[in-house]
Amino acid sequence: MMLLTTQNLEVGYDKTLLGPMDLDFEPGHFVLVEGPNGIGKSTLLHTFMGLLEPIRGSYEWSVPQSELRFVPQTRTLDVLLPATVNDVMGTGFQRGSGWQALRSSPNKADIKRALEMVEMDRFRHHLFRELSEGQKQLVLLGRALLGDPSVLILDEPSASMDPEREQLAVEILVRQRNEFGRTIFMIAHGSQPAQAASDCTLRIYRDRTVHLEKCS
Ligand SMILES: Nc1ncnc2c1ncn2[C@@H]1O[C@H](COP(=O)(O)OP(=O)(O)OP(=O)(O)O)[C@@H](O)[C@H]1O
Repeated sequence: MMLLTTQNLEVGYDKTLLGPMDLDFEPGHFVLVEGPNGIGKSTLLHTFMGLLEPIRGSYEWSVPQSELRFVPQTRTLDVLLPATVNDVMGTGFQRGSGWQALRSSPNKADIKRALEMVEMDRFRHHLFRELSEGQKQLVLLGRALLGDPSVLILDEPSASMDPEREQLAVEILVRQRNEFGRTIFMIAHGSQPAQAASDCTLRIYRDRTVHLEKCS
């Protein structure tokens, strides 16, 4: 059974940015999303998350929406509050924003386990705002792991990472795929580790067509 299928899906804001597309995604794959800046990669993933209505056509997940997790870019967060890493983890996972947000109330043991998975456990009493952007990104990934999701959708996590941390982030994601069968959608631009680790590439071309390539 397919994890996600799209039928004549067109995505955008007031007019179509991408599509129509007919795509089938299998469960348990690491899907790299690549394409030029501003073409609509985030728009497509926001649509898959249910944060944006399709312009036309439709898509269907074979898992409940509650099993999807979105990992935003750290630069989209406003974290001036003196929150520690533990505090940020304690806000639980977020499926959306505003009234659409779905929050969990994770317990201490779950938070510790999630932070260990992203190798950020030793920073749990540090102030979130004082971490490097790459470390913040790992914490947000850890938060997304709470509640045993089946799908992780990451909006260009490697943008703020040095090559070493990027390699670590990809290794963590590969572990999540291999050990728990989680499906990963990751926007990354020219990331060698992500290219090497991925099973498929969802490639968006300048002519706004979308192709699923190299699916093993
Ligand atoms: N909320 C919004 N309302 C209207 N237009 C938007 C909105 N958010 C983004 N856009 C526009 O939609 C287009 C696609 O943006 P999107 O962020 O999806 O591209 P992207 O491929 O993810 O870009 P990048 O690689 O630069 O992150 C851009 O022209 C952007 O300005």
